[in-house]
Amino acid sequence: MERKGTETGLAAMAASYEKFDPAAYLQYNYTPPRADFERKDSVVPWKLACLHRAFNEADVSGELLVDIGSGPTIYQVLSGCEVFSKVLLTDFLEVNRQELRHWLQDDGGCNLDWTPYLQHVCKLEGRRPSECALKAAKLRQVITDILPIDVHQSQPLAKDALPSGGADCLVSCFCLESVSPDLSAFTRALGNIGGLLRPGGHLLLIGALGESYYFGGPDVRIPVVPLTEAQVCESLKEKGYTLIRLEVYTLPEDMKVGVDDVTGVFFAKARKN
Ligand SMILES: C[S@@+](CC[C@H](N)C(=O)[O-])C[C@H]1O[C@@H](n2cnc3c(N)ncnc32)[C@H](O)[C@@H]1O
Ligand SMILES: O=[N+]([O-])c1ccc2c(c1)CN[C@@H](CO)C2
Repeated sequence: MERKGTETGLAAMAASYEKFDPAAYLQYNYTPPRADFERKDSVVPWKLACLHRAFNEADVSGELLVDIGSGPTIYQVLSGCEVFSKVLLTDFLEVNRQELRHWLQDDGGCNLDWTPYLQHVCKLEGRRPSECALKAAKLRQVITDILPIDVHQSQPLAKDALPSGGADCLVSCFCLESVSPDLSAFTRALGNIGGLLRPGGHLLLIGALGESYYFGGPDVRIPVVPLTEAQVCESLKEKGYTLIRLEVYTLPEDMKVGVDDVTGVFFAKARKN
């Protein structure tokens, strides 16, 4: 019965993504107020600062960075592209892989202008904002592929997608809790992606706290498993990670814009045992 329930839950979750709308999703979450680079308390600059700090710590190193559940966004690898020579983007939906290809090919088909993000991360790196074209070129140079992924499979990627040793680092933002029907599925998915990472490699995980749904489009209400900090820590430990740092951002009222019921965002830096 347990297996049947799980399969039903995963099928229902996949169905809720059928009408996911990248343009709407980007509009909801990656424009002001959530992405306001003039505001110290805006959530996107907080996320970029967490990622910048972690990717520039000496213990985070190697050749291959894999982004799990990229969606239609590239912000999550803007710091990582200066540290890793190969970056793999992944998503479950072709519409999101297509959005990423538009950016990669610079074909004018993107639904968001990422320039402010490039400029902000250049500033974090002590570079002139005008060097954002250089950073864009760097990211386009290191992205080796944009692949399908399903974190609910014990092998989330195609068999030969990664070198035998696995990735040196994983980054994943707002994916696992947004695609899992319940906490056990979230924890299993955490274990599944762990299989893509070499022992000693790092997982940089950003996610929603206390969120039970979000809109992935005007009428696309997607269920989310509401997580607490304690559950995130427990799941990481259960799946063979050592937590190095957990940071939490609590949403100010004006960041609650009606597209979800998220109360906080966590950033976890963890190492695979
Ligand atoms: C909330 S979005 C996160 C997007 C992006 N990483 C960000 O930071 O905004 C969740 C993503 O998970 C993807 N997804 C849905 N089901 C999935 C699955 N079974 N395995 C991996 N990714 C999945 C969706 O296509 C979507 O792009
Ligand atoms: O505040 N943010 O920057 C932000 C960005 C993306 C997402 C959220 C919040 C909350 N909902 C998740 C999907 O479960 C997606």
